[in-house]
Amino acid sequence: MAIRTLDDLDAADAAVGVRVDINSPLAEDGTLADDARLRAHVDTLDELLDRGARVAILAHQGRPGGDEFERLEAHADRLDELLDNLVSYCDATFSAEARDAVDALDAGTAVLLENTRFYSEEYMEFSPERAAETFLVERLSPVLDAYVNDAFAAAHRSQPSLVGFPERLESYAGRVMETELDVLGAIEETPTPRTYVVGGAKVPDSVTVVEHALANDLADDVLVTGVVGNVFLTAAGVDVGRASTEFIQDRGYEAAIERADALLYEYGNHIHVPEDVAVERDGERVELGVEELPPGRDEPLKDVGSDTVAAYADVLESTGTAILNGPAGVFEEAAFADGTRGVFEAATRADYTIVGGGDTAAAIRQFGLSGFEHVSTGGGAALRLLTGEPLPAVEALR
Ligand SMILES: Nc1ncnc2c1ncn2[C@@H]1O[C@H](COP(=O)(O)OP(=O)(O)O)[C@@H](O)[C@H]1O
Ligand SMILES: O=C(OP(=O)(O)O)[C@H](O)COP(=O)(O)O
Repeated sequence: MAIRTLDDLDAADAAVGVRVDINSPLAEDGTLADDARLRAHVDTLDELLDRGARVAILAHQGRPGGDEFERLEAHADRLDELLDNLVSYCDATFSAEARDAVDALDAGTAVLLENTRFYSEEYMEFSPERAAETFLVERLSPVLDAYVNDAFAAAHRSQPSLVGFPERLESYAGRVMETELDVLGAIEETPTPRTYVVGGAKVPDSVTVVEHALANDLADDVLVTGVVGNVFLTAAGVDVGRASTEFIQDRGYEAAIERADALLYEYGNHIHVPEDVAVERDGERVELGVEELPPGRDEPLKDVGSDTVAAYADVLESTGTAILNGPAGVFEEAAFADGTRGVFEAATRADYTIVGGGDTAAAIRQFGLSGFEHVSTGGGAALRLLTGEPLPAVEALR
């Protein structure tokens, strides 16, 4: 069934629950270190408010027990600054205080309710039917007329605030959700040839993306970088050295080496592996050709080398669509940022470039790169969509 959008919603004076994903990196003092995810939702929220809705915003921040598990007051303040309309903060999620705050909203104003994950059921995964019976959904639904899900970046979770409300309320996709699904869900309609640039550290997911892209003729070329690149090098018989091998083993990625091996066997001429790498030697960047590997015992491979960047840039130069996921190296350290900067910069030269992944987007902002047609708000959710798997929160909207 087609998903309804804000175009189908009669917003005037309706109490609308809007699930957003404003989960953000925080500074030491608990303030927002980056507001990109908040800015992404401005269009959805302002549109609803301009149309006279009374908006209850639902969101999570961090994970229970984690460093970034925080209240949403700073998020409310920032949203209030970013939006043309008024946003207040409520120190409750679904209690009488929260319900009263929603009831008291004037048309064209919003309240951000407290972190949904302060409440234990929200950090569990449920079927939509079961999620509809959780306290959050049961208590909040009666004060709402409609539900909008704009939280694409959390759409791979089947938590109550993401899948439960559509069982009880008329439900719609927000503008972020709509755009993300339009772009990432329609890769096969983008210009060819298509090049997937797959790096970063979520190796099993990334190998699934490569499998899906090649098996379904979505990718003409695959360029591997980052830890994913190290796994493909290992599969190709290159000894990446003790430090990088242990890194792969410690994370339980050995099975991914076998899958990479099978992919190289079946689609070898479509998969490009690094020609050279940068290792850390005595705290410095040293570039080595793969024929010079293994490096010393304690020298991890932390980036791709300059020859690899040049070779990958050649492929990207004549590409119709580039799909980027995952940095090419440990870009957080200045000495190992060159590969990521070089490969990402080259990707902007493709006719059409799509980017997914939280760290990938952070790297783009860090380098001040522009020229990407679509930068996804999602990490895990974008990966899931790129592997062709359904997203529970999207299925719930159907
Ligand atoms: N060669 C490498 N060795 C260790 N870590 C790496 C390497 N290359 C990239 N990384 C790390 O991968 C992380 C990002 O990967 P990932 O989470 O998969 O990206 P995204 O959030 O964009 O999906 C970064 O923290 C980066 O330091
Ligand atoms: O940041 C998020 O996803 P991401 O790390 O895949 O970008 C979402 O807010 C989901 O958070 P979660 O991975 O704690 O469920």
